Amino acid sequence: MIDIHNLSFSYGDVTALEKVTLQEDKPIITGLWGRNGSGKTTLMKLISGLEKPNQGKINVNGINPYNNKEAMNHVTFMQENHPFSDLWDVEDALRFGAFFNKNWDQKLGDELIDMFELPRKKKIKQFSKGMQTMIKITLGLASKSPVTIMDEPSNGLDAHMRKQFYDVLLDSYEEHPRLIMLSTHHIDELEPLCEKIAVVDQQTIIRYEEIEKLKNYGVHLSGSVESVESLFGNSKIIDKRKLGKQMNVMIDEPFNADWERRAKEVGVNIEKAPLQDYLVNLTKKEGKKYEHA
Ligand SMILES: Nc1ncnc2c1ncn2[C@@H]1O[C@H](COP(=O)(O)OP(=O)(O)OP(=O)(O)O)[C@@H](O)[C@H]1O
Repeated sequence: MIDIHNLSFSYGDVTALEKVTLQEDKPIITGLWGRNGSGKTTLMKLISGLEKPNQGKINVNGINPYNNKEAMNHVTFMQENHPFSDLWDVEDALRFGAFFNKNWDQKLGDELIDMFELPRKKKIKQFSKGMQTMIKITLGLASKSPVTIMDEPSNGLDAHMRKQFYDVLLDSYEEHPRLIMLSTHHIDELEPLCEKIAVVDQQTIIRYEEIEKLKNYGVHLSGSVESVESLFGNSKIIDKRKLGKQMNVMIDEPFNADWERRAKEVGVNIEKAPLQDYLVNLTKKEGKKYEHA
């Protein structure tokens, strides 16, 4: 479904992506997590054919998406600042969706507009942030594109609407399995939906793994400097803070019974780090990893 190999892209002399490789050949709901400026939006634009790679290969359902009309039948990208016409209301957006997507599901589009209680005759540019997100979710899901990409799809949604979004996305996926890629800065917001996550850092994908596996990473140790230091050996430390004789560290290792036993033996507190904290520390710039030491 998506086959990206050694992909690089620059805006003039700004390198946005470098040597990105990503393969996914089955229907899946997958997340794209990265900090500001890491390259998520650029990658989504390249997958949907809005930009041309400088180097490397990109195929979506076997076709090169750049400047390729056929790609519209395979990929839909709902951007964070989606370029809706200033003149459009909901009805216009639905008509546009129906015109450009051969798998378009009008019934689903209408149901979602009703469920989100979006006013059909109001200009989209006058919508609140949450309402703009809802119309993008509607267009993205009703497109039923084999590859559907949504940039920050929980942006501006309140807790109730976010729950509605989870439910409709999962129902729609179950009924019509496809590759759905969702980007976010806050993994907690999309974790219930995603089977895998691609972690984007410093212009490339540094991990692409099952979320259940990634969730197991991040060992947080706290205790006296001496006892904490006796534990971590050669493990990669991704966060380190010292306060007098106390030390807290986060280690890039899977949390397991062996770590628990060893920590207990030397009287060190041990916890599994929350996934968001782990990812933030994992992707800190090198020089800033130990800034609290
Ligand atoms: N039109 C542009 N012209 C020049 N540089 C750009 C342009 N768009 C993005 N960039 C740069 O490319 C890099 C990647 O940006 P991108 O928007 O892909 O990141 P992102 O992960 O989506 O960020 P955010 O989470 O803040 O939206 C950044 O250094 C950014 O400044």
